[in-house]
Amino acid sequence: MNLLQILRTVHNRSFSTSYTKMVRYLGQQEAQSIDIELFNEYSFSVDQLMELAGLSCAVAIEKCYPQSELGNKSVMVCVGPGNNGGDGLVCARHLKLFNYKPIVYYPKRSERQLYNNLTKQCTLMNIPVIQSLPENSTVECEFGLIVDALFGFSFKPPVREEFIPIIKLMRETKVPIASIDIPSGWDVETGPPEDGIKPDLLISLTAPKLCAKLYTGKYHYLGGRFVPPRLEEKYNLDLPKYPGTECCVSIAQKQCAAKQ
Ligand SMILES: NC(=O)C1=CN([C@@H]2O[C@H](COP(=O)(O)OP(=O)(O)OC[C@H]3O[C@@H](n4cnc5c(N)ncnc54)[C@H](O)[C@@H]3O)[C@@H](O)[C@H]2O)[C@@H](O)CC1
Ligand SMILES: [K+]
Repeated sequence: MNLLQILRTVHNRSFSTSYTKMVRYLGQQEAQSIDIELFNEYSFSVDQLMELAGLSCAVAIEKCYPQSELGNKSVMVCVGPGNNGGDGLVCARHLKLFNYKPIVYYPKRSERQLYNNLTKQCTLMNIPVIQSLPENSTVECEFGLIVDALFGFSFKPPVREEFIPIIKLMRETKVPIASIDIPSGWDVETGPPEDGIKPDLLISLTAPKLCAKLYTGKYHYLGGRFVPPRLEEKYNLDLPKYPGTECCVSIAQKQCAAKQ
């Protein structure tokens, strides 16, 4: 770890001390219930929430891996078939606006209009969208960060055949990984399989899920600042106070004591 990284880690920890309460971890069913309630009861649309979620991921990434530190290296954004993948497409677009060089790896494209739109927006912003997986050696050479947007809270293990190569690559690479909501391949509640990926940054959305208790990476952020107070109260989320107008907040592992 270089001096800059040490300072950033210390900063993140002290920052979270001032702003973090006891966050509650959600089980899979509960995360899905909150999701449904946001859409049905509060009438949010998927793309509204996805935009805020993806933006908060890009901002958290910028805090932990500033573009200047990646130099000429690109960011590989791995996009899955569901809404977690949608967050990844939005994140890629915002990273580009933040002057990163994102490349989207999107092996199984959805035909839904929302995803076509998000993909088109990336393409029109000169973000390459590729379907075949680069070699591990190419990834090590060309990428300074991998964004894992393959699976979120609806994932059911084990990983299906077609995604095994990308999970294997993420497990073996030395390139740091930023996972959106759930480290892909982890059980949402019980956490990593024996050979699970080990992200350096986890950006939990809405509220951390139970698997995050077993997360031991460098940085843990909470994003998705869209939860209406009445919903927060109903589910006793005890969300940390987001500082000022920030769309994400650092949460320290030890302060996320389970309160179920
Ligand atoms: N209200 C919320 O909480 C919000 C959630 N959002 C995102 O939405 C995510 C949840 O999205 P979804 O419910 O669409 O689901 P996911 O994106 O978690 O995954 C569903 C997709 O993964 C596939 N899949 C599941 N298990 C698999 C396996 N073992 N192997 C291979 N493929 C598998 C499914 O077939 C489906 O296509 C969250 O984690 C978060 O990232 C955000 O977009 C916005 C707001
Ligand atoms: K993920």
